[in-house]
Amino acid sequence: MFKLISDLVDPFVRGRVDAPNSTPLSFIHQQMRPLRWIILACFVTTICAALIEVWLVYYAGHLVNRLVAIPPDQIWALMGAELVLAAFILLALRPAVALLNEGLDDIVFRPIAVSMVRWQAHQHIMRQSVGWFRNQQSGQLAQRVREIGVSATGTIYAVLHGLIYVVTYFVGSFWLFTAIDFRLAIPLLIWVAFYSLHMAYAVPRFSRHYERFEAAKTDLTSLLVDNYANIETVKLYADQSYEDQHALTKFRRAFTAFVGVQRFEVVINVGMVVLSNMLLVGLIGYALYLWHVGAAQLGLVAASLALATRVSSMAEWMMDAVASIYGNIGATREALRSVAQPMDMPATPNAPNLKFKDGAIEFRDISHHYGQGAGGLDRLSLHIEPGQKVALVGASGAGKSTLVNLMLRHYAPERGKILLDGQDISHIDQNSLRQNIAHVSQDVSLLNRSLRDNIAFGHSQASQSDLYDAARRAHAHQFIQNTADDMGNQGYDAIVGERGVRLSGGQKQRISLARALLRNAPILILDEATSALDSEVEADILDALYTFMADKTVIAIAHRLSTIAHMDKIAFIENGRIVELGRHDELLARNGRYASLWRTQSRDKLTE
Ligand SMILES: Nc1ncnc2c1ncn2[C@@H]1O[C@H](COP(=O)(O)OP(=O)(O)OP(=O)(O)O)[C@@H](O)[C@H]1O
Repeated sequence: MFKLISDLVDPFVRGRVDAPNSTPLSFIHQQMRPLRWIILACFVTTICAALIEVWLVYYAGHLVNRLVAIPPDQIWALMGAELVLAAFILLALRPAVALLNEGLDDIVFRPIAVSMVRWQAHQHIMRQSVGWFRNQQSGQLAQRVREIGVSATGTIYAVLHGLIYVVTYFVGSFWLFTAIDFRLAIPLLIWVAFYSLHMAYAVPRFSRHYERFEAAKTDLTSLLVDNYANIETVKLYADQSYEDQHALTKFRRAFTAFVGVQRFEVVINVGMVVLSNMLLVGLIGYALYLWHVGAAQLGLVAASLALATRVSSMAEWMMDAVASIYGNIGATREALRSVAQPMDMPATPNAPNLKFKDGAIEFRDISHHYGQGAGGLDRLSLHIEPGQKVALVGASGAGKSTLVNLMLRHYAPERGKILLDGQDISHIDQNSLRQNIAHVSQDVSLLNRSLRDNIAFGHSQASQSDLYDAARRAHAHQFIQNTADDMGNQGYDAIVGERGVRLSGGQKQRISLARALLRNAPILILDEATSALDSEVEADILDALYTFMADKTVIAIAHRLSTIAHMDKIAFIENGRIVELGRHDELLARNGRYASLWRTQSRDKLTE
């Protein structure tokens, strides 16, 4: 039955939420909307379960009163039907309601809600631009996406399973007390006042500590991920005592924050023990007094005894529930710092797909300083004819990769526009833009999947022969066949490890080239695409690339000028501007910055 209900909601619907709301309560409200009917069902079953509990206490008192009043041999005659009904409630109705309530909460609601919120958060984050990701810490992001599913769901769960249950129980008990003897409501009301004061003091403080604890945990995860991912640099360069000290600061912060949370849990719990005992003494003492002066029957003492015990444990439950609600809201607020960030480059609604014609690219008056007022590109214009091969050269930090990043829409230019076949790339669907571009960068990092999956990434329909052909042209087929991983996978099925650690830099670059060759997009961007290869392999691959490039528009970044000397156009970039533009021989004849760099590199080559 629960499976049937679970099947009603698919937690993994794509792109349902465009922009997550940024405050915890509105976020939770927005995210849980698809589950509102399940939440309502949980709400109803929780109230039923609580009412049965109240009835049970009432019935205990009622039973004692009746047993005192009737002779033992008359019990079946006078109370038989009533006792059978009570047994039915205890043996059938109460377990059935409990099953429904627990099942809906724990089998249906929680697993769906946790997965759904995480999935939506992941979907939103994955739509952020590469530029946005470059300003984030991946460990922190992963922790927040994981955490927000648990905390948002935990808030609702605590409301449903704790608060609603206990409030119903309180209200039911209060009504029962006043129905039996309104005077019994007096100690209960005094107790509720103390209880509220205790909650008002402890719970907001607990929430603040919890938020601090979550932030410290996220910070610690981020440090660990950063260290483990960069273990080589850490091992080679780290000053061990400084690194230990740095890590220790984060561990200490997490520890202190944890102690803060625990301290308030102790304050809450001990406060509750005191309050519970006050309730027991106040309520039972008062009932005993009423019985002693002949103002109440024995049943009232029995009922108040049962009720006081139950109410005090419910009160602890309520405190836990409220603390859990506040704690989860704090954790949700913490996670929302990443998860609810607005899209830094929102897609134009219903943006049309790129209508590719012949691959003309125009950078029109582009400036981009990464929001820092300087660096990057400065009012750069460049026109690339269809099918033209253009090289970008210049010193490190001149702005070459920035130009490529803007072309790939990793960032939106701060000024100017980029036109592809006359269409402003900021107004077209970003996927359709990227599908027309193959990009090979100097900094290749592969996904932790098989070699086959890495080459065919984004091209899963590619045939085996196309895949092998691309790998051969990238000079990768040979070494792939000799590759194996620890799990016993061989060749194209071997898993490359995180970021491709099981491969050499040159091998990774060849896989990246094979991926670009397989994609066979009409625009090719090569950012130091052969920098990790030895000269022999590089020469062979360049031959293959030149043939491949024949009908494509190409932008190539290179430091070694010999690899781009034959290009149609060479742009020499300095301080974010093109200072020289022309063919290799034209630039040599001009005897400027390019010619000087060429002479330096030729000299270096001769002295090698
Ligand atoms: N994400 C970023 N945030 C801030 N500044 C950046 C960012 N990326 C690059 N820059 C700055 O922009 C300038 C141009 O960098 P870019 O990477 O485009 O240079 P490049 O010419 O490609 O250098 P290289 O040849 O070393 O790859 C540099 O001053 C760099 O510090």
